[in-house]
Amino acid sequence: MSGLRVEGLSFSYGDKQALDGVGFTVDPGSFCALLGPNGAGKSTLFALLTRLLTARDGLIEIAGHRLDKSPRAALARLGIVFQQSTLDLDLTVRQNLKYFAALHGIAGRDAARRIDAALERLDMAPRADERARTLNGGHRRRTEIARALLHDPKVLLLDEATVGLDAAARASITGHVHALCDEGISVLWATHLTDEVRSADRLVMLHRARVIADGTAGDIAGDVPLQQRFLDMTGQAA
Ligand SMILES: Nc1ncnc2c1ncn2[C@@H]1O[C@H](COP(=O)(O)OP(=O)(O)OP(=O)(O)O)[C@@H](O)[C@H]1O
Repeated sequence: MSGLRVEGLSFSYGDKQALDGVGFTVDPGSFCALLGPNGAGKSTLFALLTRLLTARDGLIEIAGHRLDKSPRAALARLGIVFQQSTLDLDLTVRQNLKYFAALHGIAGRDAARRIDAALERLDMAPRADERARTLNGGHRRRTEIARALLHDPKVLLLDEATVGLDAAARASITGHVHALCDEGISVLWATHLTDEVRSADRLVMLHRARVIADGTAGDIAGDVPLQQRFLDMTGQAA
């Protein structure tokens, strides 16, 4: 059973085809970078995976549940970190997580236990009682990732999760996210930054609505840096 399976997915905004027969799988416990230049179709793909949009053609399966046939079961196994922060800055870290847990019907001791465990996983336990407003960008992101884990998702989507962060914060977040994969979570990490992709990572490259490469980042890059290969393949080379 795959973590995430996408098959033959197409979507158009009127005449504009945003996705054209996109397919890939992310195995349980593996990290997959989704790399594409602006306009490649990443946001559209995420909107389809989270059911903000519905595709007429194609299949999405999350932890074995088809999104069209069993949306509740599929979405219950999906965690999401959106590009724009959605923390309440006036609440503490713990309160932000508690609120989200309540939205999922998780309360009381169960919520407290899950919140402690999620904060622990992201090394955010010492900041549990700080207001989100006082946190730096990296810690805010780690809070959002911890929050996305509360309902025990099998698949985690992160949309440009490190935008605006410095190199140290970015490295810390990519490290934490890889550790989540080691614990069995499947991760789809959308980015347009090649330096966030490790050579051993699985890489799906999206360009002009289609998958143009799917494999190990090191294999796709070959004998040139990934950035160079990406620019060559997307026709953006100087
Ligand atoms: N609401 C819309 N109406 C018409 N065209 C759209 C709409 N949203 C996106 N598009 C077009 O669909 C294509 C894919 O857009 P999408 O936002 O999914 O790409 P992206 O890879 O997420 O890019 P970015 O990183 O810039 O957000 C682009 O050509 C975009 O102009």
